[in-house]
Amino acid sequence: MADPVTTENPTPLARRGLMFILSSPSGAGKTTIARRLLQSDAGIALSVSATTRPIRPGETDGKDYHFVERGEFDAMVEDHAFLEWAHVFGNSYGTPKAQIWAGLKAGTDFLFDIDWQGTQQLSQRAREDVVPVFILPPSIDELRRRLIARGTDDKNVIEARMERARAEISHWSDYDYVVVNDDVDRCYEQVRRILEAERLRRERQTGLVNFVRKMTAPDAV
Ligand SMILES: Nc1ncnc2c1ncn2[C@@H]1O[C@H](COP(=O)(O)OP(=O)(O)OP(=O)(O)O)[C@@H](O)[C@H]1O
Ligand SMILES: Nc1nc2c(ncn2[C@@H]2O[C@H](COP(=O)(O)O)[C@@H](O)[C@H]2O)c(=O)[nH]1
Repeated sequence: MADPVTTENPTPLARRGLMFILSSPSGAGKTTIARRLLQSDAGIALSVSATTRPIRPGETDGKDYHFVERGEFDAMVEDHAFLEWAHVFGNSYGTPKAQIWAGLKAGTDFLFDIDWQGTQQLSQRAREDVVPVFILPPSIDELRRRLIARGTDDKNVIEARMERARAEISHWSDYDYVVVNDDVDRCYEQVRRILEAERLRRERQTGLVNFVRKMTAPDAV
């Protein structure tokens, strides 16, 4: 099990990793927040999903997503290669199983940018490892403005994402944490603090038993 030594954690204890999930209606900002977390925190790795959707400008295959053909995706479903998968906006998305279980055991935290369907599936499989966070936009008008300003989707796709937004938002109460992304710096800071606190949960700190046992042993003083 990993013993991550950081300046914030000078007494490292073995810990089980967690599955940190960010969900939101499309355009609320979860990818923006996820990228910041990944840049600033070496202890968390992105769970790279497979998808049948076409690659967007600025995205890298294997880094943002594994972009696969329909046939390959369906074969992975048949082979039970996904921890969860779902249809979103006419495309399929799934979390490959490979490495996640071993990574968690070794103390790696994983960041998931997935929708409410995937969150439900992961929660059913491993509730104790899952930290579900929902990001809300400050308003529906601002959500539309962000999707337009992002400039990655045509008008029809934006309308489809807006139509789906209300359904996605209706799942906010399935999540342990809900953050409004009005100001991106504040939202990022709130999400970072959630991660920090969840890492300290007693049941995740598998090294505590030995740590306390050693500290309180009769011959320890
Ligand atoms: N607090 C904010 N204020 C203004 N613009 C923001 C804020 N947060 C994110 N954005 C911008 O809004 C757009 C949508 O953000 P982002 O792509 O992160 O959303 P998303 O929730 O990941 O969407 P999708 O589910 O479609 O991937 C981006 O252009 C991003 O720069
Ligand atoms: N259930 C899953 N949902 C996923 C996964 N990867 C991404 N997503 C969600 O799809 C939409 C659209 O994403 P986009 O990148 O095409 O804009 C968004 O809500 C993502 O969170 C996954 O593996 N499983």
